[in-house]
Amino acid sequence: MTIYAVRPHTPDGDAAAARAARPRHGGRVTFENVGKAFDTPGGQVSALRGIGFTVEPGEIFGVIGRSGAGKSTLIRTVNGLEKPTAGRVLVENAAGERADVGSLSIGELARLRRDIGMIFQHFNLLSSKTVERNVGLPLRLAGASRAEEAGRVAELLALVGLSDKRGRYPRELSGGQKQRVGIARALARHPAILLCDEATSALDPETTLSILDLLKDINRRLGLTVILITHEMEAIRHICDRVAVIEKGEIVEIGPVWQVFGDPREEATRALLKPHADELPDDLSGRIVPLPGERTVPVFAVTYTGAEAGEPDLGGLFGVLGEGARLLHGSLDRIQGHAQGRLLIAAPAVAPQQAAQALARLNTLPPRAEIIGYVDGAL
Ligand SMILES: Nc1ncnc2c1ncn2[C@@H]1O[C@H](COP(=O)(O)OP(=O)(O)OP(=O)(O)O)[C@@H](O)[C@H]1O
Repeated sequence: MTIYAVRPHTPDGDAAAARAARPRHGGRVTFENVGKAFDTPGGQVSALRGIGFTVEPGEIFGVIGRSGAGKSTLIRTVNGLEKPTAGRVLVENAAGERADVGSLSIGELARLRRDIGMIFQHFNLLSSKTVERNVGLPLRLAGASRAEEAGRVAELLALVGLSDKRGRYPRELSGGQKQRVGIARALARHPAILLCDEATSALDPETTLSILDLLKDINRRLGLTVILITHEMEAIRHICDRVAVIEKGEIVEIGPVWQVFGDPREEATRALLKPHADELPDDLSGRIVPLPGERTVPVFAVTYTGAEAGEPDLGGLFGVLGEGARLLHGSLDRIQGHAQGRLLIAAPAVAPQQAAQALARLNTLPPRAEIIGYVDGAL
């Protein structure tokens, strides 16, 4: 295995190396059977177990899980803030140099961290420094000249849309603006990987979207790999290519976002999705009864997981359900170009004794169908 190449450690050499190191593509991170146990006064706490997956160069990869699932511990193994107690984490930079993070010396770890930027939930800005001094800090620590620092800081502030705030202090900025400063600072040394630790959790929904859009834009423009940990489904849905669901220290589900969200296989994933699942409005759930009665009509729930080829075929659907079919409720969304959602349709033309047959026919169409109950046909 190649250990990180040692770059020249002269101020000018560093600055030149930083310029030259603009990644043509992002870094790769491979978790190989990673485990992490903490020794605590109350005994050992197993935070990670058997973690194995690879984040590919240029991907936006999300890790989602509830509080205490192991997200922070996992992301912190990438830049060596936590050391695995089992397995290894391999980081490959844009030049193809590979490092086993857990085995690096302090000097090698410092060099690895130039290739890995990180942003935090609470921004971690220096309150006594202006925006431009905060952003320039990593460059100053690397020995860049004042002129080099000023040039790069101007570039970065333009990138995150804060050129007019360069002389302000963190206390004069909104949460979203503070996170933009955090992003600019994280990008100062042209990292190949950007780690985002609950980066939008302290922000309101609108600001969250603008920060996520900025991360996506940066990923596209600079080609760097983004690893994002969060408990917010929306953050994953909005920008990630793939997602891993972590539960009690283990990855329980992993795949393209549209697939994991459109057809969750694991209870942990479903639980995280629940607040966003199609719950019935109260008036409708009050009208749906579990068994057929004299004047009831069946209610079909048709679920599009995104695995169906093409757009939902409503003609085929209503062809099976017959005349007078009524759309009671539903939503369809698109994730990564895949239509997903659920439609609830009352079908008065389907007699009770034909319901099973209609269901079987619906299930020959791509979406998944079930009868969820019955409503009064007179309504
Ligand atoms: N330094 C530590 N010492 C002891 N236990 C720890 C330490 N860091 C984390 N843990 C434990 O490891 C488990 C995973 O914690 P971690 O912070 O990685 O979870 P998380 O998914 O990031 O949670 P949250 O979303 O609440 O931040 C938890 O049980 C936690 O208490």
